[in-house]
Amino acid sequence: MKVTVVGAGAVGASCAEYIAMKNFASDVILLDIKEGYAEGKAMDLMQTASLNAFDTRITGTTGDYSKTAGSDIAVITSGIPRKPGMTREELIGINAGIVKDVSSNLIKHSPDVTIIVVSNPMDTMTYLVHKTTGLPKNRIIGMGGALDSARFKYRLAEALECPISDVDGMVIGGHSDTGMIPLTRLATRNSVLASEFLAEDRLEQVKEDTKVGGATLTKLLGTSAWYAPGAAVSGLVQAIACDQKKMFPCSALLEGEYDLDDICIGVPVILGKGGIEKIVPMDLTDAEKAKLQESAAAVRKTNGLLEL
Ligand SMILES: NC(=O)c1ccc[n+]([C@@H]2O[C@H](COP(=O)([O-])OP(=O)(O)OC[C@H]3O[C@@H](n4cnc5c(N)ncnc54)[C@H](O)[C@@H]3O)[C@@H](O)[C@H]2O)c1
Ligand SMILES: O=C(O)C[C@H](O)C(=O)O
Repeated sequence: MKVTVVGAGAVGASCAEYIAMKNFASDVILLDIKEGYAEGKAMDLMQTASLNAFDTRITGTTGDYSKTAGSDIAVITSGIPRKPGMTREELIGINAGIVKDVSSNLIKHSPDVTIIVVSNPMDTMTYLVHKTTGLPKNRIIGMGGALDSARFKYRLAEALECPISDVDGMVIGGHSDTGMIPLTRLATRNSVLASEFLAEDRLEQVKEDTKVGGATLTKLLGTSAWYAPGAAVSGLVQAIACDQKKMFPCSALLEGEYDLDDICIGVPVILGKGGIEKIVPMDLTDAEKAKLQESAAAVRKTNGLLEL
C-alpha cells in the first residue's frame, strides 16, 4: 500500500507520522515544493521508526512526482493555512491554483489513485478536484467532518465531565466556522442521549465551541492546527487502505442526496477500498435540514469564486 502526502508542512508531516505509527502502509511518499523540506521531514520521521516500532518506509521528495507513481491513496495538504482572524474561505485565491496543479500531477503518475483533500477551503477544494480531474466521484474525498466530530466529542466530554471514549457524536455540513452542524440532538454518552445530562444552553455552548474549534486553535497557535487534522486524515487513509467499511462524515459530491446537487459537503459516508462506497442517508429534523441547506448555500458561494 503506497500513500502519497503532498505538503510536508504541519498537517502533512503529522498525517505521515500517524500513518506510519499505525503501520499498515508499506510506503509513504512526502512531497513538497520547498527544497529539501520533505526529504528532511521524511528522514526525521524515519529516525523514529526503531523507537516507535513501525516498518512503513517514508521517503521525501522536492517536487518529483515520478516518486509518487502507483500511489493507491494521495492526501493533498499543500497550500497556505489561515492566520488568526482569517476565515478558511479567504485562502481560496492561493490554494485553488495549488490544489488544481497538485491533483493533476498526482493523477498523471497514479491514474487509479483515491484523493483525500485537506487544503482549505476544503469543501470547495474537493469540488475543484471533482471538476478538474475527471476521477470517479467515489475516489475524491474531503476531510473535515472527521476532525470536526473529534472536536465535538472533546467538547461533549468536557461538558459531561466524562472520558471521551464514553461519548459519540457527529458533525455534518460545510467545514467552516458558520457552516458546521454538530448534531447535538443525536449525541450520546454510552447510548444515553447527551440531552439527558446537559441543559439546552450547555449543549448549545458545546455546539458553538465545536464550530469555532479551528479558529480557537488558530488564535492560540498563530497558525492552524495539525495534530488532530493529521490523526483524522490517517483514520480516513486507514479505512480505505484496510477496507474497513468505517463511517465518517466526509465532504462528498452529492447528486440528489440530502436534496443537494452538484456540491461537495460533509455527510456520513462509508469508506472502504472503493473510497466512498456509500453515502449514508439520515433522518434529519426540518431545522437540521434547513441548516444543511444554509450551509450548502455558503459553500456554493465560495465555489462560485473558482475559475473553472
Ligand atoms: N480540512 C481540514 O480539516 C484541515 C485541517 C488543518 C489544516 N487544513 C489546511 O491544510 C493546509 C495545510 O496546512 P498546514 O498547517 O500543513 O500548512 P503548512 O504551511 O505547514 O504546510 C503547507 C505545505 O504545503 C507546501 N506547498 C505549497 N505549495 C505546494 C505545491 N504546489 N506543491 C507541494 N507542496 C506545496 C508548502 O511548502 C508547505 O510546506 C491549509 O490550507 C490548511 O488550512 C485543513
Ligand atoms: O482552522 C483551520 O483553518 C484549519 C482546519 O480547517 C481546522 O479545522 O483545524
